[in-house]
Amino acid sequence: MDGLTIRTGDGRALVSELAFEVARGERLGLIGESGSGKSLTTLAVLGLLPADMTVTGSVRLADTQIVGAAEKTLVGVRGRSAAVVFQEPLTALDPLMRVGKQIAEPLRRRRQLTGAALKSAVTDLLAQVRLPEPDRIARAFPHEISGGQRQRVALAMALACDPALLIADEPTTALDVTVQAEMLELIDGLVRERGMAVLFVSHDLAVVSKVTDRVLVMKDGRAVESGAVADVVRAPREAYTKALVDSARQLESALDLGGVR
Ligand SMILES: Nc1ncnc2c1ncn2[C@@H]1O[C@H](COP(=O)(O)OP(=O)(O)OP(=O)(O)O)[C@@H](O)[C@H]1O
Repeated sequence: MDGLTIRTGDGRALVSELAFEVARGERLGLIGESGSGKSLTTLAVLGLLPADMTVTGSVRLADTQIVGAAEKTLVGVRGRSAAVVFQEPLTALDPLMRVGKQIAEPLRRRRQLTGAALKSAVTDLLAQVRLPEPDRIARAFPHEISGGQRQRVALAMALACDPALLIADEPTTALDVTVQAEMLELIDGLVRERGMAVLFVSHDLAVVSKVTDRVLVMKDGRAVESGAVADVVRAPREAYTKALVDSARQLESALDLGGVR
């Protein structure tokens, strides 16, 4: 990404001159408070911004320029070059379709699987995201499984076409603390195994530090600081980052003292 600027229809800049790179197998955390422009940035990577926004600059995904690309090009890239898991799994799932069928859809369309091969690929994906009884889950409707299980299903769908880049936009925020930890561990293991690049979005530095190598701090649509997670946590340069680090520490110690974890 280089010089990414996103404006509203009336010209107000929501994201300004953002630049970063995520190499194959690398994991970058995008962190900042609510409204800092994290979600718009991830939507820009997939060419999913609302039509009334104007986008300038460059977003290259593998060899494809996303800014200004035709819908046909974008459809070819989504799922394969990059796939996304959103905060709320229900946004990715059709409430009226059985889970197995939803996972089968990208496998059928993109990998041309049918019949027994398709069925076993679905079961295999459900097992990879460590869902117990994958056959039962495949037959269930989204409302018949728990929130944590739904997020695993959304992750299975994102992994279906073996994307080069996994974008995770606050994937654990809606989950309770124990389920959150399991989900982070799962994402961490799966992306390592597959050598996938990750863009992990969160307002929570403690969460980001568990799954990423580098972090980019955003404020008011701009990058204010970036570097190795350990360096940024140990010695934040900007006052804004320092405040994020302090609040993450306070939360950690409050949890430890309370014996919650
Ligand atoms: N469709 C839209 N029209 C106008 N402004 C928008 C639109 N979507 C987002 N914004 C504004 O753009 C800014 C960045 O929003 P964005 O959703 O990217 O923030 P964020 O960092 O992801 O926040 P959160 O953590 O709350 O999701 C915010 O000020 C938001 O109000």
